[in-house]
Amino acid sequence: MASMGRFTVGSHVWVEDADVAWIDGLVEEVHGDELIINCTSGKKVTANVSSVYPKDVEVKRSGVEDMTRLAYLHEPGVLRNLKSRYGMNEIYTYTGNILIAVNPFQRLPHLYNDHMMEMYKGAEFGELSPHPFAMADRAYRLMMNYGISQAILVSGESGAGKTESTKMLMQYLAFMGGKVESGGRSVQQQVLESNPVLEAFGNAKTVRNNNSSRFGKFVELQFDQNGKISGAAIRTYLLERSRVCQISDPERNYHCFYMLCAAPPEDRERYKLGDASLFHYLNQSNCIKLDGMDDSSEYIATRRAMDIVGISSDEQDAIFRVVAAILHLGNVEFSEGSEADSSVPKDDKSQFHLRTAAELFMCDEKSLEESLCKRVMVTRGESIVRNLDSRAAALSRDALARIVYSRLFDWLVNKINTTIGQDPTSKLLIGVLDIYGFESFKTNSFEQFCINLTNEKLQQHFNQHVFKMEQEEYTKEEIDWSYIQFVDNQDILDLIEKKPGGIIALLDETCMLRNSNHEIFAEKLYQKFKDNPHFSRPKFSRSDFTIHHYAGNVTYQTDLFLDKNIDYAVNEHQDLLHASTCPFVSSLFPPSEESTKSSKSTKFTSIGSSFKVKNHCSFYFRLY
Ligand SMILES: Nc1ncnc2c1ncn2[C@@H]1O[C@H](COP(=O)(O)OP(=O)(O)OP(=O)(O)O)[C@@H](O)[C@H]1O
Repeated sequence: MASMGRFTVGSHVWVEDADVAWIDGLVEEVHGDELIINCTSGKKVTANVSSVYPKDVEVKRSGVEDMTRLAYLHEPGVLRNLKSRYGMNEIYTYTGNILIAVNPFQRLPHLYNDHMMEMYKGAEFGELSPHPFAMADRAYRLMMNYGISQAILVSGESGAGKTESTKMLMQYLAFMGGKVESGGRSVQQQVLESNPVLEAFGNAKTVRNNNSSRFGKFVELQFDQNGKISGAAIRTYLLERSRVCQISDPERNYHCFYMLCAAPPEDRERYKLGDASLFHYLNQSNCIKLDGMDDSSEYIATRRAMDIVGISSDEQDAIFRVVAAILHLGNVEFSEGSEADSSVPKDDKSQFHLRTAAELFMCDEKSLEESLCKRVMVTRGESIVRNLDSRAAALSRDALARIVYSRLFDWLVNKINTTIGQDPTSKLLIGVLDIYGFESFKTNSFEQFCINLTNEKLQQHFNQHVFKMEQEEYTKEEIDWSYIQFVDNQDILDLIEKKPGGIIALLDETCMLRNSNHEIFAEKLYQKFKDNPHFSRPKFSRSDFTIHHYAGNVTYQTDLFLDKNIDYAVNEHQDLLHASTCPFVSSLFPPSEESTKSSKSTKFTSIGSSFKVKNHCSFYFRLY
């Protein structure tokens, strides 16, 4: 964004700095577009006007509670204001009706107690210090006073504090809309208790966050005419299933695996488990234990939360059996079999884990082995059994682990929704969307691609609802609004999701081709988008591609795009687990439409195509 206004000698300015982002100073000399600036840090710098911004010298050192009151709403002004407030332990700041939270990385219980909720109840927005309770209160009042459903979007990068903020919003809405139940559990209690269950199965330690949600979540609270919570629905998006089989140091797999390995001895015996470090799906990373997290007591707490959300003890037993079976499955290694390109479990140890996995899944051991080491091909009505070599068998094992885990997670979400119950008559809703922020790592795969697509969509929504609406308002009031600039990202969305011809469409097309691979996919992209300004091919790369997102450039590695996009269980896995004598396991793999038509072809479903955010959000919450 270019700087505004003309600078003269003596102007107070902010200038970009490689070490501390922005430093302030005084313009000493002006030579056309070049400015010589004497910085308060003592540095003297020469800068082009394009990297220099005017500084508001009248702003208080303590900053302002609402940044729309700043003379300049530019990056250095915003950062300076947030920094000043953070220094005074003020972690929340408004920008109009957006709340910005800066992660305090320490517990601040006094900010979120009952007394605070009482204070914010019905208080005029802006009357009290910025706070998530004020956001929730506003949503609640708007819903009650105007009869209009509301949504709150919680967005930010990983570790910024989205989940914590979502919990506070829910806490306040439960406080306002909670019903006193004479017996049983109230809807609000069940909604709040669903968090520990979802966190046990959907959260993991990542580089940035020890308790990172590896799924997006939309919680819809339904209210009756009196403003009391009458039902709730939880929808989740794209659980990161690759984590089940593959983790890198210093990350961890999903918490539930470690909890189960730290369960009381009788449970560990029941599920034939030992120390977490014995399992391949866990010991690929050196991080087994987490500072400040006691997996044994988390196991007990998760069991208790499962009771509250109505998961019976039989169901809990089956759930943990499946979790244990996945761990044993991961320890099955393969070596070459006697026939060409065939495979068999490598040794007695692998055979033991295969047998144990079959026992826990309650399926036939031989069938499990065959489902990992063989494929049935159907050509012109004839079935041909093909062997898989040891590498392909290991891939098949991982695919089975991933699909079982993701079905298990979906089952939990459905169960929670069924127990909490929906109110189909409700016309008053508040939705809270807690969704991963923009991600750009050293290696970016399909998950980052989907996450960044979501953020492009949210950004577009933000553009439309905040900038465009605000500018219409200014135009109406004949205020000069030309200084608000924003990037319209429709072209980037078209590049990704246009049908036909967008990246997702090309990915689906490639997945459906026989003998296709990621290089074929990448080649299609290079051909199709060679002139697209938002797309580029990194130098010397055979299969990577870069998208010029609104938030910056991200280079994606396509290696696993095809595998990760495919969202179906191969027939061998489907048939095996559907035949399990455990009704729970069998119910995770209901007969598909295709198999009931007795066809052996698998219906193609893709994650990329189904990954859409459809929610309308009325105001925003942004975290740093
Ligand atoms: N308001 C807060 N008060 C105290 N601690 C906080 C607060 N917000 C965040 N934290 C701390 O930061 C950690 C990360 O926050 P959180 O899990 O909410 O991030 P997130 O944005 O949801 O991340 P991800 O996208 O990885 O799930 C929390 O576990 C907590 O320790």
